[in-house]
Amino acid sequence: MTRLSVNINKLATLRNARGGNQPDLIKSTRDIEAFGAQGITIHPRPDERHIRYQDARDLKSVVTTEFNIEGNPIPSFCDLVLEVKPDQVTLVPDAPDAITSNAGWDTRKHQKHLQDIIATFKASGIRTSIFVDPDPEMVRAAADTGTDRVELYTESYATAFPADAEAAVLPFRKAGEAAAAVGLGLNAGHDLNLDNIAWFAQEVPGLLEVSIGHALICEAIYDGLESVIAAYLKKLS
Ligand SMILES: CC(=O)[C@@H](O)[C@H](O)COP(=O)(O)O
Ligand SMILES: NCC(=O)COP(=O)(O)O
Repeated sequence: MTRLSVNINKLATLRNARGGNQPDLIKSTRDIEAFGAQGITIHPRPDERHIRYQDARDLKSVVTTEFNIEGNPIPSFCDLVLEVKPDQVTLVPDAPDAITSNAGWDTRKHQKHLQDIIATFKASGIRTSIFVDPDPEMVRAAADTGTDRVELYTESYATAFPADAEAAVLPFRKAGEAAAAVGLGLNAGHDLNLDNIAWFAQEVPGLLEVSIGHALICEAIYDGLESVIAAYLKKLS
């Protein structure tokens, strides 16, 4: 079974639009978990345009499933993660001005940097994951950093899926096999949605967790959070 972690960045974007507290992230998180999601993901960015660092602190005592914090491990992010101590930290090499995450790590080039950061997080009892493209070489080099897991960056899958589902998933199946061969746990995320998730979960071996935000919140505008989360859980079972 693949676990569903709901990324609530987009709820924070909506809240920030008016400066008040609607939607209330604490209530939304409790509801999302009550509707069956098995994790909550946040991706605080330095400009705090959606999730703020204070949200991470506030959510720590609210999340009862798995709390996953994603981001570029700049010093302020590392300090936040070490303070909040989520269940999992996912390292993403996104530039401060990126609209959204747009690439995985070069785990060879940044090997020493990643090794140091991962050792620090693991010493604090936090599970680590590294965001990578579906490239077996990058997956194998990720294992040398000491990370527990990798998260496959699925934007290319989501883009290619409508035209050719088999070709779209093939690099991810190979990357998943590479992860299994070096003993890494496997997560995936970015642009996954209700149309493409079942095929991905079926075809990629050993998929432990998907984090889904943008599409899930958009789908919930039409069908409601409870119904959309139930639909994802059915496709992932
Ligand atoms: C790592 C990843 O793919 C997601 O965290 C994605 O970047 C969501 O971030 P935004 O909500 O800022 O697009
Ligand atoms: N790690 C991916 C994530 O949290 C959600 O990405 P998206 O579904 O908002 O593209």
